[in-house]
Amino acid sequence: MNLHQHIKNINWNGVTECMNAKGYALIPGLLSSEGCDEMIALYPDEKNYRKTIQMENHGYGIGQYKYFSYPLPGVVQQIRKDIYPYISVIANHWMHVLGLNTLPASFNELNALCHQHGQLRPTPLILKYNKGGFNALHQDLYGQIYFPMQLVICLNQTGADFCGGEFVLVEQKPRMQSKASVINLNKGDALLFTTNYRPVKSVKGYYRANMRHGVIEITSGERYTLGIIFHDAI
Ligand SMILES: O=C(O)CCC(=O)C(=O)O
Ligand SMILES: [Fe+2]
Repeated sequence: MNLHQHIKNINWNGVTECMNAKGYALIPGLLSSEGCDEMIALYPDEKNYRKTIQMENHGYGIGQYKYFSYPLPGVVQQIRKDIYPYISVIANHWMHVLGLNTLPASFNELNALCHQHGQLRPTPLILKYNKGGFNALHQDLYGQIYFPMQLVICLNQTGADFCGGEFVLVEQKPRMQSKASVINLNKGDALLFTTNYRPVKSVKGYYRANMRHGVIEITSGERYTLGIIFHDAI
């Protein structure tokens, strides 16, 4: 089955329910094992990237990541475009209950909006962590325009290619202590998660729960992930 059909067949009602209940949703097997290997094989070739970040130089953690340049690899572009219409429905429900502006219904319109606001540089990236690597809790915001959810796809296999390296989400509700969720992704699995905040219902209406994400220390091996952020960067 091609990726387009595969994305169409995802249980989007289930994803929507998880996003609304918890602010994250697992999409198992979004990429095939070969698809993951092809993505990892792109990593060393500098011509694919606009910028390399050594995380320890910025206090972001320990590891390295590279932002793709335009044109993005076909698979990355296709995931951005094909998944967007499904998740923009979830995002617009969030925007509506929080009293915020509606987001475009198609990825091309979101991209045009980013470009109008000077957010021209692509944000999809590949991250690589060795033993001892980790990613400190953060949010991926790159300008005034943001889409409130993003994807991470694990490109190699926990327990075989690396140990440790669990994905972590920390949710902060106003005036409450934080809740952490630890998610173990298998090779090819995608996690859709909240970029900055999500609506949570209370007796007084909806309020914003702030979310940050990161990665626990890798205890052995190498861990590769593909991050797909929908808004572009200043
Ligand atoms: O490596 C990971 O699992 C997290 C990557 C990340 O921070 C991202 O994709 O935004
Ligand atoms: Fe991130």
